[in-house]
Amino acid sequence: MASSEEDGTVEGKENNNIKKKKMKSTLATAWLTFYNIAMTAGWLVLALAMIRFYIHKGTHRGLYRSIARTLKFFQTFALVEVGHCAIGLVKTSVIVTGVQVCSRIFMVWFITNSIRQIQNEESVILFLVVWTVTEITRYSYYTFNLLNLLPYFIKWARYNLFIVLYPLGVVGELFTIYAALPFVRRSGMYSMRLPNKYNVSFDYYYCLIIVMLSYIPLFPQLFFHMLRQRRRVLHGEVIVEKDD
Ligand SMILES: CCCCCCCCCCCCC[C@@H](O)CC(=O)SCCNC(=O)CCNC(=O)[C@H](O)C(C)(C)COP(=O)(O)OP(=O)(O)OC[C@H]1O[C@@H](n2cnc3c(N)ncnc32)[C@H](O)[C@@H]1OP(=O)(O)O
Repeated sequence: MASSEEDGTVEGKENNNIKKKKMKSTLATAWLTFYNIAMTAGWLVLALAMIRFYIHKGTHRGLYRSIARTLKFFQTFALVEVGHCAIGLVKTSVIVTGVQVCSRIFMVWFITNSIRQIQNEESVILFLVVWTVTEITRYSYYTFNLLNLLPYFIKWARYNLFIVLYPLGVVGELFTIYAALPFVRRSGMYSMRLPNKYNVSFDYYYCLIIVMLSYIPLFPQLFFHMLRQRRRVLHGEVIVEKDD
């Protein structure tokens, strides 16, 4: 005798849909758990490498070079998170995540990695340390949360440390871009002057000034987003967020 699933009745179709949804959600949880564990491990490796470097060398000079590859890999891999939001795998705004991830990738590839002369600036170490503490906390929060094993201190750290770490990270990033300006102006890197065959002019120096200025409207949005998340998660407030 055919079961209700096979015979194409309404009840059968509903059962099939429920099974498919469960399968999708199991796959999504498995992927996210794997992704978060890999990212926690990556940032832990970075933290250990920085501590080891400092203990052995007793200086921050050369530290960026020593961790550059690992940093570039894990920070660039975070682009996957924008995809997670876009396909609805996590309940987060694509815009908020996009700005956060893209600004970091920009800092790594187009500032710190491209301009050797600034790699030993204290501000680079500042944002590296801040990012590392943030990401170890954030990814371990997501991992333990998915496994329903979340210790309170990780939840507390995820939704409190950012109050200090976010402004510190921004200070580190802005000072680094500021330190890069004279080298960019002198070298004319990533710039196009007229006349050229494309008839296009682009000045990376002014582009960096615009990027610095864009922190003024963008950073408060990210910070207040996190404050709202904090109220929701730690104090159970119901927050209605606008759609993207
Ligand atoms: C191209 C040139 C660009 C130039 C732009 C220049 C302007 C830039 C200005 C921006 C300044 C940025 C400065 C910044 O880089 C400095 C620093 O980062 S300093 C270090 C401190 N930083 C932080 O603390 C970061 C805090 N911010 C965030 O975490 C982010 O806003 C964001 C990554 C987007 C996270 O926000 P989100 O809304 O996702 O918060 P939640 O963590 O509460 O998550 C919401 C729900 O989604 C679930 N979720 C999300 N991701 C995952 C995942 N990977 N796995 C599993 N689950 C996930 C999460 O659990 C929540 O669900 P639930 O509520 O059910 O638990």
